[in-house]
Amino acid sequence: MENNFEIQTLGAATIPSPLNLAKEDGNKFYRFVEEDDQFLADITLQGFDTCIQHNIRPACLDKAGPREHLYFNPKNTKAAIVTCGGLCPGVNNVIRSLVMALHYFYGSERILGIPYGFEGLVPEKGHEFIELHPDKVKDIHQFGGTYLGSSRGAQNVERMVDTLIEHKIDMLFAIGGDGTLRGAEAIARETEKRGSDIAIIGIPKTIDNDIDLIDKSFGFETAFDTATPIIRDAHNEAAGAYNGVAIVKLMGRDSGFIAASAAIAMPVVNFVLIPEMSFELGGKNGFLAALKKRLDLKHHAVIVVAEGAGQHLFETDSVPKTDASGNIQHRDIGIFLKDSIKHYFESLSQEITVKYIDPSYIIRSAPANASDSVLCNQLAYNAVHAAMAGKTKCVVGKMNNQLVHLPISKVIEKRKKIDVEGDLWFSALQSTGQPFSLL
Ligand SMILES: Nc1ncnc2c1ncn2[C@@H]1O[C@H](COP(=O)(O)OP(=O)(O)O)[C@@H](O)[C@H]1O
Ligand SMILES: O=P(O)(O)OC[C@H]1O[C@](O)(COP(=O)(O)O)[C@@H](O)[C@@H]1O
Ligand SMILES: [Mg+2]
Repeated sequence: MENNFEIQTLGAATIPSPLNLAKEDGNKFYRFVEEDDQFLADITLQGFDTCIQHNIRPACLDKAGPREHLYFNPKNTKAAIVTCGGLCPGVNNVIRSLVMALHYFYGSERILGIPYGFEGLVPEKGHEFIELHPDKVKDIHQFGGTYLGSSRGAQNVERMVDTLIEHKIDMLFAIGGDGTLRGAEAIARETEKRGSDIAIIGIPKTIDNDIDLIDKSFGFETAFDTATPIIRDAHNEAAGAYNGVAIVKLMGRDSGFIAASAAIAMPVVNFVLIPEMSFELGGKNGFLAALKKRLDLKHHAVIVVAEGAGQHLFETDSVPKTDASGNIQHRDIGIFLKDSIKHYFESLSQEITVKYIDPSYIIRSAPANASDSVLCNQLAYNAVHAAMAGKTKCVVGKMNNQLVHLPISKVIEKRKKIDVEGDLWFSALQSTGQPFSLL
């Protein structure tokens, strides 16, 4: 992997920061972050041993944090905030903390909320900007969803940049997943082309935790947290019937982090099926034979399945169905599994009871838990520090447990997936006791 993680800046940072911080260590209060405060990071997220084993060089990353000198004169700046893609716990915490940091740390008065995702930057869509102020957002962290509204679907990049320029926006904070970050990168390229100095900063959001390089995306933890009592109750349903089977389908389009983590957190799960596996249903090493073995032994079973699992079991569509943003819409593995289990045991004349539970959007529309709320605050504050210093085309994220800047281009190179040879998946296998042969 090409290993240049240098962050682009709009120009020289010469304006003194209004923040009253220490200029050197040892003053018993926080010191400004300097440009050479760098951090050597393991980009595999699996330990330096893995880097050495696979000959992957660590990356040298900029620490996030307040800079002593800024590119923008904070009092005169105009900031905009946009939230795109699917809902995710913590979006409102990020909006709130961005507004608080802009207003209280830097004295910026002009903050615009872009309504309904990138759509809100296209005037023809007819959405009105929302003026943001601490009084307006002070309570929004208590609610799930997004205060600004969101959307999927491609928008014209030139038109969006026209709007940013027309409204004299100096910095755009884009809260979203891989799609949003691709959009933000496209906007940044267009502003560059026009010689327009707009800082474009991404704040990675997705319950799927599939954004590469960062330790975790905010909202992921709340999502699997919300799923765990559902699994607990599914277990009661399964155990309440002789040969009872409960299936819980959880979100996770292309990565199984939610399913695997929830299954480990609520260790009553006997099988967890994720997109990273290519298991078979039939045959002696297949899922159905393993389920029969479990039922014959214990007379109940709990299965957690990620929505993107088992797609190889369906006939491939010549033209795959996609959503408005171009994301592939998966076939319903939950219902397919339920029907396949029923047919299989019918064919064996073995009576079973199947309970199917799909909590669907419930796990992503909840407000953020305490741990995600901490992360949201840290990301938002550091996003504001980065923008004020003139950083652009970057995201703020936690990597190897440090707050850093990463080029957007790096985090969108590929999706993060569960390493089936790694610790997380091994924990899931140990916790469920499902056969290792079910790959
Ligand atoms: N390459 C791209 N260029 C411009 N906009 C994009 C690009 N990819 C995705 N987008 C836009 O980003 C927004 C959010 O993307 P989506 O995939 O729905 O959610 P997420 O950001 O959560 O992954 C959508 O409006 C989508 O059209
Ligand atoms: O039905 P919707 O709103 O399009 O979203 C469904 C998808 O959204 C997700 O929550 C991921 O959304 P993002 O790509 O926006 O992060 C997936 O888990 C799920 O597949
Ligand atoms: Mg996405």
